[in-house]
Amino acid sequence: MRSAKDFFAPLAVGAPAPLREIPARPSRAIHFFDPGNEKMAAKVPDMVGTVDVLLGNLEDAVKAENKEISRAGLVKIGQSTDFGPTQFWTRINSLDSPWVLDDLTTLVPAIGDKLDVIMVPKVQGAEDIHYIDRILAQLEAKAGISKPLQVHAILETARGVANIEEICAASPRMQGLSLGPADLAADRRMKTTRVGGGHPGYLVRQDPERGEDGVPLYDGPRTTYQQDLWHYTIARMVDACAMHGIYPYYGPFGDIKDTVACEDQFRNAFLLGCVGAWSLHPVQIKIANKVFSPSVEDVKHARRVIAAMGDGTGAVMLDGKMEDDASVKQCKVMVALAEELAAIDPDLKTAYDAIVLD
Ligand SMILES: CC(=O)SCCNC(=O)CCNC(=O)[C@H](O)C(C)(C)COP(=O)(O)OP(=O)(O)OC[C@H]1O[C@@H](n2cnc3c(N)ncnc32)[C@H](O)[C@@H]1OP(=O)(O)O
Ligand SMILES: CC(=O)C(=O)O
Ligand SMILES: [Mg+2]
Repeated sequence: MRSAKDFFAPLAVGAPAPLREIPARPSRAIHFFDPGNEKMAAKVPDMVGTVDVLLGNLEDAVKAENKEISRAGLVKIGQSTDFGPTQFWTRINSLDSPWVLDDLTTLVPAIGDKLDVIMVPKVQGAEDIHYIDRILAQLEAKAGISKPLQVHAILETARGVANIEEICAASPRMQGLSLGPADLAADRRMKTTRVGGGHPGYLVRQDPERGEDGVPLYDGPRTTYQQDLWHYTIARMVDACAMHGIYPYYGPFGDIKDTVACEDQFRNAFLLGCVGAWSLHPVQIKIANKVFSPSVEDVKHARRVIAAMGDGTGAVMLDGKMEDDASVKQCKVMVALAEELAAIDPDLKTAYDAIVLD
């Protein structure tokens, strides 16, 4: 077991000092691209500033025969792109794959000073994070990197979900967690073949009409309500991340053409406490930017409650509702996010600045 104080010391001589806090940088959309796909790669420089995170993906969705091309493409993009306000992340191959060691030993010396976060797939427990923590420290020391790379874990096995708190606590590099609904569904033997999203078979049904004897009458129509297959896992992620000062993200939504359901799924995640979601296609960036930014109405309401509450204690009535010390804290969460996003998004700044309190 490590002492809490060990977390303040680098894991290799010459490696940068570990972070004490994970910076809250906007990351409404983590946009995935294959750096070995020439058409996608060519679009990356123009996407800088339009999306909070650009992620060069080396794992699943990159064919085995293209792994080296994608890795080399990522190095080229990293070296030649000025990322400005946009974060630059990568998803490396899984720790049991034949590619991951070359991913790490190539990327850290070549573009370790440009990368913000390394996303690690299929994390099973703290031992996986300890492995990455140590090897990153060694590679950072060797390459003379001055800023520690952060680590993001994808939850995509039952064991990973069961070990969620230990994973979050395993290293000061831990930046956040994403849901990996496709691999997680397979690992749990869930019977959905979708990449994220709901399922029409996972539902609750309105009660039946009943006869005078109390026996259900089965001939009337009964409304059904589709439920969220991922609610439990997302809720666990939110609690584990909040406990450890790191950030939860919804993962991918594979039905690219169903932009309405994508927006709904992202909004559920936003309401539950996630800070962002993955974008697999340019069309999903706009959805995530919209959903993970507080609406003007919400910001206005939050500012009104904060103004009405004065020093933040006691209870007041506003629009027929009780507000008190706890609800003002909720409102401060909303306003803090709005301010953080306004600092990097001029359209949001204009919209929030135009709010007039009644
Ligand atoms: C379960 C998981 O692990 S999820 C994470 C792994 N999966 C991924 O990373 C998938 C990333 N996305 C993709 O590969 C693609 O978007 C696909 C395969 C889903 C769809 O690709 P296409 O059929 O080419 O989509 P479409 O025809 O709508 O593309 C329109 C344009 O956007 C480009 N484009 C598509 N996706 C992306 C992207 N992620 N980034 C940048 N550009 C993209 C296309 O190259 C195309 O460019 P063009 O107009 O110059 O021809
Ligand atoms: C996101 C991912 O990798 C998965 O759903 O499997
Ligand atoms: Mg996966």
